[in-house]
Amino acid sequence: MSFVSVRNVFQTYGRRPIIERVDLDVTEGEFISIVGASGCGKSTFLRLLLAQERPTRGEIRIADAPPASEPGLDRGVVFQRYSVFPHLTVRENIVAGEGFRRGWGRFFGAARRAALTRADDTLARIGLDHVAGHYPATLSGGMQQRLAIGQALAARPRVLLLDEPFGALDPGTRQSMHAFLTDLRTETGMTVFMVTHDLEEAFKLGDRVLVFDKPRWDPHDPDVNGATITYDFDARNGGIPFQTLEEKTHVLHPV
Ligand SMILES: Nc1ncnc2c1ncn2[C@@H]1O[C@H](COP(=O)(O)OP(=O)(O)OP(=O)(O)O)[C@@H](O)[C@H]1O
Repeated sequence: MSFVSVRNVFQTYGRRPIIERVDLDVTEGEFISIVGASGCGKSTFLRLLLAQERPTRGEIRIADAPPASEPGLDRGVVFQRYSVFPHLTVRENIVAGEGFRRGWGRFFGAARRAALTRADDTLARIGLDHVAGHYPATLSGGMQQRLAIGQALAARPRVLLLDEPFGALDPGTRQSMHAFLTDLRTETGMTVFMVTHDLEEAFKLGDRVLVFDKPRWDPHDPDVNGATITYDFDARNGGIPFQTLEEKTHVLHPV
């Protein structure tokens, strides 16, 4: 049985279909990259997995149950814009991430000390232990995004949802974030959904690359149809065999 199951999901805003007939089965621990044209509904699909919205039609199940309506219980989320709290220190941001799991409960006494120790472990894991007492504004973009990922992981979610998490970072920082995310994923065994506009990143990090697109296109009314998953590529092994195919007169040959 699949860990994440999406059955015939439609999402319509007003009379405008955004996504339609989406079917998907994901095994626990898979890394799913999602690509597609701007505005085709990739973030909408993540919001449905996050249960921020209910689908107009169809069903989504995670671990054989409807996704809980608050993040942090089984899903953590990271957006392109740094979603950390500017008025909290780096360490307090991690503790706040854990607070999701406890229904925003406050930590006092021994529970607070234990939470701080766990936060320090997380900070060591994401390489931010040396700036634990700093405020996010004093960190570089890559460090802030690592903090956002650390905060999402503090609640120990089984699913991590990433919406263009590295879109605002320079190429060098992006490369080191790829290595960071790959290590974290190996360490935690979590299931990841990542929306990206970077195809190379999608194939490098993903086990599968899903393409969202409109299967039907009406030139007189481009908004009349929604998008669905038109391709589901096996991207294990860095996209091989796709990268070992050579095009000769429009016919692909293995090399
Ligand atoms: N709450 C909403 N109400 C009405 N329309 C919405 C709502 N949320 C999104 N849309 C519309 O749905 C379409 C899909 O948006 P979405 O953000 O999911 O696309 P996307 O593929 O993630 O785009 P991008 O790659 O540019 O981030 C857009 O045209 C957007 O304007």
